[in-house]
Amino acid sequence: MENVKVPNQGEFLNLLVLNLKNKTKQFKRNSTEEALIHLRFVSLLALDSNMSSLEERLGLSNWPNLSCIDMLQRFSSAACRPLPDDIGMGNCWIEGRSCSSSNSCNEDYTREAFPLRRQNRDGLRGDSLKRRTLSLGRHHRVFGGVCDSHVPDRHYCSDFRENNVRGITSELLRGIPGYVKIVEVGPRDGLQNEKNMVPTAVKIELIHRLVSSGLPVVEATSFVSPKWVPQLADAKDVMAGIQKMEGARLPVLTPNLKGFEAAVAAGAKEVAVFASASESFSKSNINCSIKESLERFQAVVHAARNLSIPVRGYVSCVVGCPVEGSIPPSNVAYVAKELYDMGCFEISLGDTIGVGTPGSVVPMLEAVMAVVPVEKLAVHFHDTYGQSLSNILVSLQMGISIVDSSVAGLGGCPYAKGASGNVATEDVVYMLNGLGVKTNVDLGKLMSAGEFICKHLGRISGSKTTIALSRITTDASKI
Ligand SMILES: CC(C)(COP(=O)([O-])OP(=O)([O-])OC[C@H]1O[C@@H](n2cnc3c(N)ncnc32)[C@H](O)[C@@H]1OP(=O)([O-])[O-])[C@@H](O)C(=O)NCCC(=O)NCCSC(=O)C[C@@](C)(O)CC(=O)[O-]
Repeated sequence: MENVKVPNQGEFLNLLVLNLKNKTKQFKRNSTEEALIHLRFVSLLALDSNMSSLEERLGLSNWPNLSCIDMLQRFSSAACRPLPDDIGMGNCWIEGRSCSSSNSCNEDYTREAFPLRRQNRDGLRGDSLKRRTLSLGRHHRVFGGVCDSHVPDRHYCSDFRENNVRGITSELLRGIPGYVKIVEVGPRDGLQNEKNMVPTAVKIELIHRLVSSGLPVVEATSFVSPKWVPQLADAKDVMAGIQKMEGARLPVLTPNLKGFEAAVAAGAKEVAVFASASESFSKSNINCSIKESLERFQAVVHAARNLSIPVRGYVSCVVGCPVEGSIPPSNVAYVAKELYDMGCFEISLGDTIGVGTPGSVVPMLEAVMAVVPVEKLAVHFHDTYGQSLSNILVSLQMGISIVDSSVAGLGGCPYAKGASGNVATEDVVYMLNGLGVKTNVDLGKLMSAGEFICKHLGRISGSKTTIALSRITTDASKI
């Protein structure tokens, strides 16, 4: 459509109707509903703007693209609701977080404590496309076509790309690293939460298969109290079975000096300590306060340094705690910095109960990145609300290059009620492959490791990729 000047309101309305008719013809399904949505969109844009060019003003060349972006954002027509300040034509908004939920939505932390983030968002204001594509939730209002649940006419997408979004791909993918180190936690985080004891030989075989798939780090087991975590009471035997394995680092969890000494005696060459950003979770998980835990870890790090053993540090409950609800990013930053300063070579940030969304993960990462170098940070998401991949994606966009995950989505913490498994490693590898990010992991071999453990546990894989690819005959490693 050509650019047209709008001389008066009557002509403007005529043009709206004309445009509506044209668009209605294009809709293949549900034309009345979509036409009404379109009319709302067009009208709102027109009223909202004081530009004289109708083409620009109404975004007539743009709005089918909005449908493309809508597909990306996965809005549904159910997201259309009238607002109290609706001017009579209806608005739509992205369903954001409810501030009553346990994930972080505290204005104090997300707005005031992190001006950088606000600045970033404000910086996007002049560019509606960027705003729409990058916006991270919180009742963020958008107009009209976003409610379309399908794309009426795909050819507009390419028009749009040519005219208006040149460079958006590189902009969105700019921060994403070329290589991501995946830390496989299935044999430890995955199996610690199993009701039934998994035989030691099965654990060893699982670790062997995971290492063979190319994973650079496979967390093998924990040297914790067998009274607390009986599932991993065979840590010493697991270590004996993996001593000759090469090609991957095989760290173990050690909550205190006793655990560290046992791990070293069993042949561990790398360990991890695990703190929490939530006082309540620290007490329920390791039976001590955050302060006491840091003192214990200091002793572990000191002993490890004498033996040149690298120590990884975990921070649990980085966005939400099963007891305390949302966790302030500043608490996470504090614990992460303490661990880093005491000598942990890497800090893994765990959304233990999987309540985070990009809206809470981004401010948390921003706070931690202010005190710990980004290249030293890993993210560790549980997939309770299905948010892990989106959380990983924003983490990558922020420069994180280490991702924890669990084969077949096994996992959960026995002391975090309601927590589900970690994000499935297969799904992470599939997404990273799609982004052109190197992992050196063979997806086919990884899936077969997942199938092996799932068969043993008598359940289907928690990996969507595995389920999808098992339906087709394509060689998964080529995807
Ligand atoms: C930390 C403790 C040991 C304190 O447990 P405690 O009961 O407070 O310890 P204690 O010092 O009072 O000792 C009590 C008994 O435990 C023994 N003990 C003491 N330490 C050890 C040890 N290392 N290994 C074996 N035994 C140990 C100790 O010798 C003594 O034995 P007793 O004299 O009664 O026979 C206990 O609370 C514990 O084992 N907790 C483990 C909890 C756990 O493993 N949670 C899951 C891992 S964390 C997680 O999943 C989160 C993460 C990392 O994945 C990231 C995320 O998702 O957020």
